[in-house]
Amino acid sequence: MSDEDDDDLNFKPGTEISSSKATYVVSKLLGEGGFGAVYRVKDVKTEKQYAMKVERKLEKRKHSKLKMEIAILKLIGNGKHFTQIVDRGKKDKEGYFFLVMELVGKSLADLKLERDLKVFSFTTGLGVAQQCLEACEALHKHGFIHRDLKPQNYACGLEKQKHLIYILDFGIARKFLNTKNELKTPRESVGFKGTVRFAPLACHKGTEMGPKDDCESWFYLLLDLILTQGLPWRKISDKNDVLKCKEECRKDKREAMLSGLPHTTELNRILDYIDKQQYHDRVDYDYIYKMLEEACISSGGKIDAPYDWELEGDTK
Ligand SMILES: Nc1ncnc2c1ncn2[C@@H]1O[C@H](COP(=O)(O)OP(=O)(O)OP(=O)(O)O)[C@@H](O)[C@H]1O
Repeated sequence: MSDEDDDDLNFKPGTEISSSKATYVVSKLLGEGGFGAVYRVKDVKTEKQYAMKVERKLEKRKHSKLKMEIAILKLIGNGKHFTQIVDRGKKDKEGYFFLVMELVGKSLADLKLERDLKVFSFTTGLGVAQQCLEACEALHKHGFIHRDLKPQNYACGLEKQKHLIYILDFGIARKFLNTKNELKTPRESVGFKGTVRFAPLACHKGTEMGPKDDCESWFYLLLDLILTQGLPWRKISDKNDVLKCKEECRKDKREAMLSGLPHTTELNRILDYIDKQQYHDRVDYDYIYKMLEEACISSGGKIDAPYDWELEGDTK
């Protein structure tokens, strides 16, 4: 939370928050981010459980992450990989905004940690990654790029939705299309945004990011889900050194990066394809889905097979 520490709203279990629609009682803190926190809450009347995201209202803050989140969820409506908005509001006296949304299950980062080798099986990794890219494609279709794709920002659904992957956290998403649905003119220089480990090369270099850059982060996410040795730059903290390592992984370190995987032909093709894309290009998502399916088949699996956590029967 760094300099935002003093923004901590710190709702204790039992705290009641009322809107014009309903009263919610906090059951548990689900996670804390740079701008606020997410709680599991219960509608006092219906007893239904939801997730509530809260953000401190600050004059000094130029961009509200929660406002961006609400704008995107409203725009996408009932998209398959997106949580539904249940309620939202502003508490002027207490000085915070809140968003009540559909409750989902564990994040991919948490699900991965529960595995013996801390990674998913090859088939689950590819299947999950396909859904992660579908979510990203839907966002791109609506003119936004996410800019912070990582396993923490995706989660599986609860109960009957265990096989469905949801995309979370649009706090630093950016519109890349203008009001006429044309690509915005790229800015000359852009500040670093997002998470170093999953950042695309363009982000390291301070150049404008487009849909293909989300795809590059998505590719790192895919590798992070399946590589037992992890991403080659996982232990490097200096941004420039991470950039150097990511570039070396296009050349000499490429084979070592993918070592241990049962099948790499299609994954190499996907990376080659993403690396060839320019800011202005339209991504051929279907090509990537096809490659993922072929990689699964080549390794003797099926992309829509039950996921590791479905077989183990735990998502709560
Ligand atoms: N709808 C939801 N249902 C269940 N858990 C959720 C939901 N939304 C978010 N979470 C959980 O809450 C935690 C924080 O969520 P999120 O990343 O959206 O918040 P954030 O404050 O924007 O975080 P950061 O600033 O670190 O990106 C995550 O662990 C996530 O799994």
